[in-house]
Amino acid sequence: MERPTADGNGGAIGRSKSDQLPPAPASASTAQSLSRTASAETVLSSTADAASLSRKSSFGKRSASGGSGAGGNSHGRSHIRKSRSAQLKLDMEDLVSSGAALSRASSASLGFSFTFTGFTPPPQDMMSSAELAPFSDDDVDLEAADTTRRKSLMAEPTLPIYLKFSEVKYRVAVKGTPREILSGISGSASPGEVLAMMGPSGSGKTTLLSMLGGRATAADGCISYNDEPFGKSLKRRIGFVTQDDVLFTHLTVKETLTYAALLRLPRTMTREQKKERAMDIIYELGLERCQDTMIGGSFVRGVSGGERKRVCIGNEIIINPSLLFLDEPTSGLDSTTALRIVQLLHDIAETGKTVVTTIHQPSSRLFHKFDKLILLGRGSLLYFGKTAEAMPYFSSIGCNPLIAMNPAEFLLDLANGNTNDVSVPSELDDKLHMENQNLQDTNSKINLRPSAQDVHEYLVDAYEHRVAYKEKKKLLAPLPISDDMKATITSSKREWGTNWCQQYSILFCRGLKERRHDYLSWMRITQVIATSIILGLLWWRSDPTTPKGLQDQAGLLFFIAVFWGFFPVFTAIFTFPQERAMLNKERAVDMYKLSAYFLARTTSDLPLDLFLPVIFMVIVYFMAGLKASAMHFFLSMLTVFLSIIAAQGLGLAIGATLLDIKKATTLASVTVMTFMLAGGFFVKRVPPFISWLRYLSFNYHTYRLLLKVQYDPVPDILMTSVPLDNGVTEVGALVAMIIGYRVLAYLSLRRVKASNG
Ligand SMILES: Nc1ncnc2c1ncn2[C@@H]1O[C@H](COP(=O)(O)OP(=O)(O)OP(=O)(O)O)[C@@H](O)[C@H]1O
Repeated sequence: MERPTADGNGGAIGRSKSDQLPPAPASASTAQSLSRTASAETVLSSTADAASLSRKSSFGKRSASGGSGAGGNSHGRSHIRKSRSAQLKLDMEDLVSSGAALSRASSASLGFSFTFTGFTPPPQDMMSSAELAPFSDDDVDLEAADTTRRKSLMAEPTLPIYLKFSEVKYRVAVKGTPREILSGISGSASPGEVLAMMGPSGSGKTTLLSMLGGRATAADGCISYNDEPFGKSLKRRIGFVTQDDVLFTHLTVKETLTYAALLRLPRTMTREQKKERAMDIIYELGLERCQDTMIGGSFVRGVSGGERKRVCIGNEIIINPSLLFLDEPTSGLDSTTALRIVQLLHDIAETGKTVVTTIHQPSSRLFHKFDKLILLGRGSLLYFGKTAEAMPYFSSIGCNPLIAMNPAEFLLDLANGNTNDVSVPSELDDKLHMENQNLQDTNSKINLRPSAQDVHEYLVDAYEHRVAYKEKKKLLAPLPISDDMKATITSSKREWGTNWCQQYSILFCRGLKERRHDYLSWMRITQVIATSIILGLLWWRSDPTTPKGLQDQAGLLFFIAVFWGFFPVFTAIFTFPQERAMLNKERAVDMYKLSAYFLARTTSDLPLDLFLPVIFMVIVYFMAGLKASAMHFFLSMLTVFLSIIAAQGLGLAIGATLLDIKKATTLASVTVMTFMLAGGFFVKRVPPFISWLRYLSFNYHTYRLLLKVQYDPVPDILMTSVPLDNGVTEVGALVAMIIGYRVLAYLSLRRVKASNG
């Protein structure tokens, strides 16, 4: 069922373009077609109707019984999806030789249908029910109810991007010695395809994926997107799902995706449309049942691993990316969930996106779902080509499994140099015989299997001689695409989804939601209430009219200054080290400006940070019998607030500068202790060469202000050598710290490059 759009047009446009699926003449001008695609894509994505256009495919909403559950409508959509699948699967040879395939993919992604020959659609009718089942863990009833909500978002128009990489190398210096992590990797992926990268752990998959995704720079080689180098505008067309799930633990699934939509979707969409889009993604990925569940983490129970991975994917596909990169999206998932994730990638690719994923050890069912395969071993390319042709290729170079085994397992064994249960080619056999001959001469132990190094060298050599030259030739052929399309890629203009103020307000709300649990946790409230009651009892109705009572009260005021200096520093130092991965990930895709994030992050803490001191002060102030007047109470409260905000600034600056929790905690404890000792309570006559230290101490300024509020003039026995006038100097010093520490924190964050999401 089609949900009407705001103006009622979107659905009609969608139908006219997508449902009719008219065949196009094969002779249509490719260039024309491509430029039409590019311009149409720009126009469509920039209109409000774009969100509702082309929501036609039955992606993710296949019935377990092969389509009957969702009724005829579902069946019809399934049919369309299959035909679209057939259109979009691109053959690289076709593409390079004629350029027509890209044109077709781009047109198909806009909902036009062009005849595409030479491709057999995947045998979906023969899929198992597990494969066909949507993500929702139950039930047909639920699905039927949700059918109306489900949208084929991924079928929305997108700029088709053809990815080519040739002779990509990457080096790092390990203890001063250069080490080659990748040595000349070449390959390609076209719209409509899923390219899988396989290889043993440490073979360089993540490194290669990061370079292809524009998150690391290759030492050598060429990576192109529609034959153009990476441009800043591409950031908004690329989705990158990292290996580790970088999500806020206390946000719900719905909140996570809604904030992503609000920040990442273009300005041309209204707030309501963006929210609706987040809901569509939730339904599309079958997350509706857990939409109000917290993401969770190590200490908080939340959604399951598979659901969390789908949220990560949702976070990226929400922008309708042209290129989607995923680093081990199935790791740690059971085989059925893994299969569903891969099926999801397949569905995404079918709508004209280019999908590149690394994969660790796929089951054989999973393995056959990838269109293309890259096999890496020790940073070298062992195979690049169609997945279906991988086994015949290895057979052609003399490597065959000797027992029935999963092809992925077989290939990984080979890439590891393990030839147990694998027939060894004659070249390796001969080499082994020769080595054994030499060993016999020296009476050493005889090798029965070739060494891992020999196997690796043989496979690299075989690929270089038999396949690589052909593939490289194809990669060199230019793509017949329009200048418009190239210009979109090369544009260095950064595009922000929202303006600065909107970014600030969205991030502020997100910050409040994420941390409300921390601040309003009963543990913290109990901690503060218990401390304040103990203080109130110890200083119960203290009497400042006697010298001893005065000294005691001064001790209480100093403790208040220290307590509300320590607490905020040690809370704030965790802020940036903990959010570093998230900040890197979000800045890598230009989600917001650093200044908006910084200001939102620091101000969203304030309301919650100031809530607990109020409880504390109310209890302590009146139990301890401090000056009972509203003005004195509020001035004391204000002093404590200033101290908290200054101390927070110090914590933020230390955390942002070191970005390492251990180092930051060590430095903070030394600093806070120094400030406390220089605070003017323990030592009154400080040697002149170190006396300047007190001016840096917020405890010192807070303590003096609290004294000033309680006793004006301050009795001599409580005073240090520095006279206390009207308190403006102390307030000025605290305000300077509030601003200065924050500027330092901001500048420290700026120098951290946004990378490696
Ligand atoms: N900056 C770096 N400094 C030193 N070594 C590095 C660096 N980056 C990558 N490496 C090394 O390069 C190799 C490839 O790393 P990469 O993470 O790409 O492997 P992978 O195939 O993705 O492994 P896995 O499957 O375990 O995630 C590893 O041996 C890794 O230690």
